[in-house]
Amino acid sequence: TQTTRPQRILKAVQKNATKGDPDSVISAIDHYCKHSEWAMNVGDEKGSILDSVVSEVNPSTVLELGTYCGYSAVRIARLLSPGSKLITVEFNPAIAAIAKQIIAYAGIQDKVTLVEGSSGDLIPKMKECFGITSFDFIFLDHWKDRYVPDTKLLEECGLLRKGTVLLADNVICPGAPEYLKYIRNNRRYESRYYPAHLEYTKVEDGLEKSIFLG
Ligand SMILES: O=C(NCc1cccc(CNc2ccc3[nH]ncc3c2)c1)c1cc(-c2ccc(F)cc2)cc(O)c1O
Ligand SMILES: [Mg+2]
Repeated sequence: TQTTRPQRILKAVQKNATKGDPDSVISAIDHYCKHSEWAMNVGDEKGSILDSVVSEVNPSTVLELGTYCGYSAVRIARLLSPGSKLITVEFNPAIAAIAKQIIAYAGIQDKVTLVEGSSGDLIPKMKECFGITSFDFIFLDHWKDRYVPDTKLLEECGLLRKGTVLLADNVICPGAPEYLKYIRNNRRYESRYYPAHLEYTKVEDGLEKSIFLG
């Protein structure tokens, strides 16, 4: 019977990475997606920009919307200080099951809580379910038409504080034009664009970093 792409990515990790070594998991996924089959991980070029923003913010509480295979969850969690937490939201149960295994293989499962469901349902429950008062860092990488409604929802739920950093993937490809319009024309945010390329390709893409000003 046919395997899925996430299952094939997990197999590549189990074959080529070292258990408990997050950097080897990241390299194994990037190698597989460069040489065997493309997949929608943030990738190594945009991933390095993600690393630099996470290191600069050094967040205690992180929200990721869109786990996929867990590649960016591993990238983020490996940089977090002890006691810091990443909550990552995945809608698709089959993908979540794979991501859980990849996160565990990397050995950073103690820093990561993977929650199955949709952002719209889960964001209003963050405070009561996880005792979160606000997020220090948010990585948006789920359905691109959810970036605006979910940013508004995060504001309404009081989950942003002065200085919260939002980083959005794919603002050029596949694109999130409404998000760019919303966030760049909103005086409650200070935004900056980081040009890069769509993972594993030469196609133009980039990340939009926005600081909530309160
Ligand atoms: O679309 C994308 N990613 C989002 C996505 C997509 C599918 C399924 C899910 C299921 N996960 C999910 C859904 C809804 C959710 N709500 N809350 C959590 C949550 C989680 C998520 C994407 C596409 C491309 C791309 C494709 C093709 C191409 F030619 C160029 C570029 C590149 C990327 O880097 C991308 O990130
Ligand atoms: Mg993406």
